[in-house]
Amino acid sequence: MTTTAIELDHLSKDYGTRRGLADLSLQVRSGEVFGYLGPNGAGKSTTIRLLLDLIRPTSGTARVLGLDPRGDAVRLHRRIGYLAGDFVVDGRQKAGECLTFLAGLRGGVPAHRIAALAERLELDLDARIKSLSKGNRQKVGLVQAFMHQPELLILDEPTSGLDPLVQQTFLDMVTQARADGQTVFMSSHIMSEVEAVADRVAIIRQGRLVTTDTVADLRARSFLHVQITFAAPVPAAEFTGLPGVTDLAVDGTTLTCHIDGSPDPVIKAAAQHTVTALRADTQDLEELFHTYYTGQADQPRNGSAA
Ligand SMILES: Nc1ncnc2c1ncn2[C@@H]1O[C@H](COP(=O)(O)OP(=O)(O)OP(=O)(O)O)[C@@H](O)[C@H]1O
Repeated sequence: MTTTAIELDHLSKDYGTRRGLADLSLQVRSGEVFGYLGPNGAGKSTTIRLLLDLIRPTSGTARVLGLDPRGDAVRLHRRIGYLAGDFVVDGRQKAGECLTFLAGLRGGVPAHRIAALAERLELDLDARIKSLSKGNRQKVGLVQAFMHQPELLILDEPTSGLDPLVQQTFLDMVTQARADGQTVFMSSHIMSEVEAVADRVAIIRQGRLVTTDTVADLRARSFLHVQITFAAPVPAAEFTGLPGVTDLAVDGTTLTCHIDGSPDPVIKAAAQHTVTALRADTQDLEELFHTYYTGQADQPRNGSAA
């Protein structure tokens, strides 16, 4: 069994003069949950369509489960569970009929497994698809992606349209899939949706990979917001240029700054004076993510691009 579930090597996709994806290299390891994050139009769906051979790259290569998405498409699709961002099926069918039909295409799935997934997601299998809400249609999409217990799940914006309770059920399904040895590659534009379940995330913007890291390391990379109040005004010069200090402002007796790394130099400098109050908040991941989104962090401080 291959240890790399997905390997992208200098993959690019142009749509005419429009760039969908630019020189993207990335590896997803077997057995991990990988969050693929980026704002609207970043190139997430383009990447996923390339993995499924729904579109062809302009240059570069993709390997999925060690195989070529083009040459090995039929073999590969049986081993993959795919949820498209724009999942559409015949609305006249009942949800159960549709899933049984799709199960047949995948070589058959025990009916009890479809029923169990539907029950877990509270999906009515007797309802006609056209009568279902967007969220309930998305549940049909999730059942068809998970039902044949594929080695690799490729899910494009899987939580789209789901209410918070169902989102949690979905995240539990992902956690269980990982425990069963499946690999999950899921896209999202919201960090908080993937941070609870993803081992690693990649952030893309304008078709380019901005950073790849473990969720734990991304957290460690986030900086501290610090506010220190002194008994008497302090000279800013004593804090300017201390290691890791940015955005320093001293307003009379109040100092505010960001600290990247150890707070020790700032604490030692502050200790030369009488400190009356101190507040330090960790930048949350959503905030960090926003700096990547907007391009403010084009030079990641200590991340590794895979
Ligand atoms: N068929 C197409 N023809 C022309 N341009 C396209 C096509 N598909 C995508 N693009 C462009 O490629 C870029 C990446 O689009 P893509 O759909 O991959 O982004 P995304 O990250 O999935 O965004 P979203 O979250 O909005 O779905 C966008 O600028 C988009 O306009």
